[in-house]
Amino acid sequence: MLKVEQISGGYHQTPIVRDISFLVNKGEFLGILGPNGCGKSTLIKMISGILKPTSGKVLIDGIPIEKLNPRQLAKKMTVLPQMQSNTFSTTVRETVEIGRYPHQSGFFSSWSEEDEEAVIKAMELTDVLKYQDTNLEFLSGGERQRVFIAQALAQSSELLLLDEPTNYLDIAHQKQILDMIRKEVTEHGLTVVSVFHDINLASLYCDHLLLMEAGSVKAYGEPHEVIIEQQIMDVYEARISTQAHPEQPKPQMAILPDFEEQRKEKSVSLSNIQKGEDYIAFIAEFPLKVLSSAVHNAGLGWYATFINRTVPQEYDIENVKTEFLQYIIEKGFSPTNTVGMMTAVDTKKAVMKEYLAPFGSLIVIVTAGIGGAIDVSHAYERTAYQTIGTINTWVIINGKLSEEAFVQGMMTATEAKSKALQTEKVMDKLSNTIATGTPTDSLLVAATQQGEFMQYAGPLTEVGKMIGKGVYEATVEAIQIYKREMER
Ligand SMILES: Nc1ncnc2c1ncn2[C@@H]1O[C@H](COP(=O)(O)OP(=O)(O)OP(=O)(O)O)[C@@H](O)[C@H]1O
Repeated sequence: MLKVEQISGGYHQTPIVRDISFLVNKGEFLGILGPNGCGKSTLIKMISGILKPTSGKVLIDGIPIEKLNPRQLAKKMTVLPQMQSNTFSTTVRETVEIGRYPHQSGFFSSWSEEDEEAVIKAMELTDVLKYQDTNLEFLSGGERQRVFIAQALAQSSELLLLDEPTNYLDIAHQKQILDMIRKEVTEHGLTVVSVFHDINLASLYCDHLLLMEAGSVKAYGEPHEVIIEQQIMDVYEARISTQAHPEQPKPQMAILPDFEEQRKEKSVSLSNIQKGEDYIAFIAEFPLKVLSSAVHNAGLGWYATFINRTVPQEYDIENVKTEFLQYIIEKGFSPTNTVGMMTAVDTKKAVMKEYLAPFGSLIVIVTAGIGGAIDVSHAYERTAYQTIGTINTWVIINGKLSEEAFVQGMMTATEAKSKALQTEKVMDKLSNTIATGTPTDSLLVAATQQGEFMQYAGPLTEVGKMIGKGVYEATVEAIQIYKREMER
């Protein structure tokens, strides 16, 4: 559809764009990224014919653009420039209608039903139909931007060239406009080339990305091939980190600010533990980075409070998450700053241990109920589990963990827990083999993210050794407490 062959050029004698080549197939969405002033808009101007390249070619469906007259070119390609120079003396509808000019034939007006439909549809898709009789000067920046997008859509060409289409738009309208463009690409074969400043949006919506640096191509490929931490940091000269998008296989990035928060408290200890009537809580002055399988706020996040709540044996509530949220609010904790677990065991009997290590220190807190203990290798033989009982484990580290260290910390803690069940000869009553855990065990690994950086947390790392020892000892003790309680 669009072929750019070794184009170079700039303004007057100053070269800006250097030897750029790429191909965009019909029905494909290409995003152009790069720092301010690297030549993105200049490239768009050269593709659209506004600026003549000093060398190289731009071909649309195999035809060099200079061979097409302005009307032919406008039918093939629509350009939405970065800045709209407009006196704003026209209405929204009149502005959108301008998009249909390339379709008008002859000297006399030939406004057709097709023109009318295209204008209405474009206004509907961009959510500006309601302003159709309003003068542009009375619209906000974002509303105006949507009117210009509507004008570009009304032109109904096969190729859209957009320069920062989401400029001025709030997140709902960014999503609406890009969802709509993506739909046109996927369902109607529209071809789009768009400049983006927002790397995350470009990653989410584009098939391919072209990353520019000082007028040249630094990288080209699918989003995961372009949005690579080191590459983005080098090109933009900014610290970033990449991570998975929660729903789409498209990398997302977060800016890493270059300031360290001044925290009142530098480390945590057992003095951060508080016991309530029916819960045990760890309450820090600052949020810790947490990975957990809790009931409330599971997953990876930053939280300052962890609670382990005792619920009655017969606790059987349909909407556990809503009930737990209510409980957190009632107890005066912040629902967005708290991780919550539950157990039928009396949390006042939690085993709490603190270990000093070369990297800092580590706290382990365990409650164990083993009535429903099972051997995971025999779990497939069961259709239901009968007795309740849960082992809840917290590992809280004064140190800085990488993401892989968090995962390894979870593994190390789980292995240590299973070993404790083995030592205590906790049995799976159905298979009559040693149990490895209970079906509802919960685990939390938290780190202050201050102090020593730890890349790994496997069993032979300093932190792994302490997790292994701490979780094992605390779980053994918690199981013994449980057994004594049962014997009473
Ligand atoms: N009309 C012009 N005449 C002369 N130089 C220009 C003109 N327009 C842009 N430039 C220069 O060309 C270089 C590239 O500008 P361009 O607008 O293509 O960058 P960009 O990557 O789109 O930047 P931004 O992200 O800031 O929009 C800049 O150094 C700019 O000063």
